[in-house]
Amino acid sequence: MCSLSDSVTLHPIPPPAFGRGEAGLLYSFASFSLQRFLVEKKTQQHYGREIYMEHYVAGWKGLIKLLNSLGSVFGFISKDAASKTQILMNFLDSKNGSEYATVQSMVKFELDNELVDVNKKGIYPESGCRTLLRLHRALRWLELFLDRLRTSKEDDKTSVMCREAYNESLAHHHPFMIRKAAGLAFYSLPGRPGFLEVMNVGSPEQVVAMLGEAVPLISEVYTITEELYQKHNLLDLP
Ligand SMILES: CCCCCCCCCCCCC/C=C/[C@@H](O)[C@H](COP(=O)(O)O)NC(=O)CCCCCCCCCCCCCCC
Repeated sequence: MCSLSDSVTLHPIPPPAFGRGEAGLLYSFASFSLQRFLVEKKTQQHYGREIYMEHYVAGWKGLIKLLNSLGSVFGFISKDAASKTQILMNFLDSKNGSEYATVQSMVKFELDNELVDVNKKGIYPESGCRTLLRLHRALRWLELFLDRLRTSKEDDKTSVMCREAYNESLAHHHPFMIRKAAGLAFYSLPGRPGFLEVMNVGSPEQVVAMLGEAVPLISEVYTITEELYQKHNLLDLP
């Protein structure tokens, strides 16, 4: 898998194996963006993996689109995710854009230049590190939810899968009111057959096959970010 040259190489991107739909989550996130998430870079000693910001953001955009197609009851969630995605896009488009090419380069740049409020909110309430941390926590929810969906049976409830995944992940970081609002929104999720249809990937079997590829990729992106943030003590940024 690793390139023998010293240059940064992307994983080859296979043609999409699954149907793609308006909602496009899985096309965008798995077949497209996630495949490109992982950039391999050969160093003298070891192979390190970097997460390419442009594709991280593209993945979130696909998810937000899908979330919007589930109805206005999810509007408060998609608005928050969209505004955080926009903050990262603005950094990418700024004069320091090249420093934000990967999650790793962003962390180094912002820490070296003291652009992160580390202990309490101060002059950088919307740093890249802090903003990405919120999406990173949501990625764990996604991983847990999609894995449940992948292994679910026909009459399992998506609202239950969603709630369990949320309680195991994001809920730990949300105050009571947000947890309450999120919990209410989950009731509006379509049942499993309807949900698989909204995903617009193909037959239920095709969705399951696609999830079998997507979940490990999401998990890998999550783990790489988690270890990076842990190493720099960034997991509790205010
Ligand atoms: C499929 C149903 C989707 C349910 C989504 C489950 C996650 C529930 C998250 C509830 C977030 C509520 C909105 C507000 C959050 C903020 O307070 C909070 C803290 O931000 P702050 O520190 O700047 O104040 N923000 C966050 O934690 C970031 C939340 C980002 C949530 C993104 C969720 C995107 C979900 C996309 C689902 C697409 C369906 C995929 C299935 C194939």
